[in-house]
Amino acid sequence: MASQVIREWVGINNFAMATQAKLLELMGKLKQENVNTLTILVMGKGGVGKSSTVNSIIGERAVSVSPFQSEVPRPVMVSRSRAGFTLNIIDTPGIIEGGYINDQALEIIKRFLLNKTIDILLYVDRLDAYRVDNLEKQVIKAITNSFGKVIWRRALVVLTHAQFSPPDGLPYDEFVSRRSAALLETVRTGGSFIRNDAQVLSIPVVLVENSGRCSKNEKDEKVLPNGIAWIPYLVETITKVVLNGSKSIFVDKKLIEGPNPNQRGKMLIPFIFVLQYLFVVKPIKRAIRSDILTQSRPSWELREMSFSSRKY
Ligand SMILES: Nc1nc2c(ncn2[C@@H]2O[C@H](COP(=O)(O)OP(=O)(O)OP(=O)(O)O)[C@@H](O)[C@H]2O)c(=O)[nH]1
Repeated sequence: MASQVIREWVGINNFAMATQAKLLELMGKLKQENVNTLTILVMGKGGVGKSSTVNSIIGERAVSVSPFQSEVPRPVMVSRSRAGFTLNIIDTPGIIEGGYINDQALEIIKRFLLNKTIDILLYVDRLDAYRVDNLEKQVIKAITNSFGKVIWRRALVVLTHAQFSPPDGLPYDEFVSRRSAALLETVRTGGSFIRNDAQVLSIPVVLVENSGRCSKNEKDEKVLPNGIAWIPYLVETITKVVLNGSKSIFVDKKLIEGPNPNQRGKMLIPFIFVLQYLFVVKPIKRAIRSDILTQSRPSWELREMSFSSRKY
């Protein structure tokens, strides 16, 4: 992270005054808890609005946005600093290609993250989708396999395109809760969590509208159809997750390469030998000995034994 260029966070000045004040207050809260740097990892399928969300949080066009899937599958880290607080946001390319996980893209992301600490994962998807597809399941599984289940303790589900009118007159809040529940269910299954795991149910779902046509309130803040000023709300939710007592994820070699199969269970080998001797070998020996002592011999064998003893 040392080679990363950290620029002054001037984009914050582009927000409405009320949003700026709230963001500065949240940064102050984090600093009070000795959190002076925050590194946010942004992941999700291609074209769901990851880069746009990064730009919305930073308040400037820091990463490029395109309606087409980005050609170069490389992550980018944007760093901004303000009032002694540093915000790093890592934008990643979509990791699906041709209907499957692009292992090479995933590998590049993992290498990029090596020796970095992830404080927050923003798992991005679109609100205006009607069902969870197989691609979402694959991405969630790939994230869990790469960084471990613990990553979801530091995660937020972010749903873009939130200025949207649900079909068939369905109330907005109901559509949002159905979509959120479906996605959290996918996190539960994709992350192999047990049923109704409280950890999954407590993953916050935050709505985002990146479009320049997003409605505004009287304070000039960007608001969602439910009236929530989403930028301060998103940052407030991030702050709560950071301060929820769970640990950030340090990406070391072991984490991204997985456990060494040659080392797995090596320590248990002597114990297995001892247990095998005590509970298998010894009882079998004992059984054979007692069998020999208690067995009734046939009369011809007894005759033969007495004959041979007389002989000598
Ligand atoms: N209306 C609307 N459009 C959005 C929103 N977020 C992103 N878009 C548009 O969706 C398209 C894709 O956005 P990106 O931010 O490039 O998506 P991405 O997930 O970073 O895409 P990749 O980097 O290719 O994986 C662009 O045309 C954006 O303008 C949103 O919240 N509302």
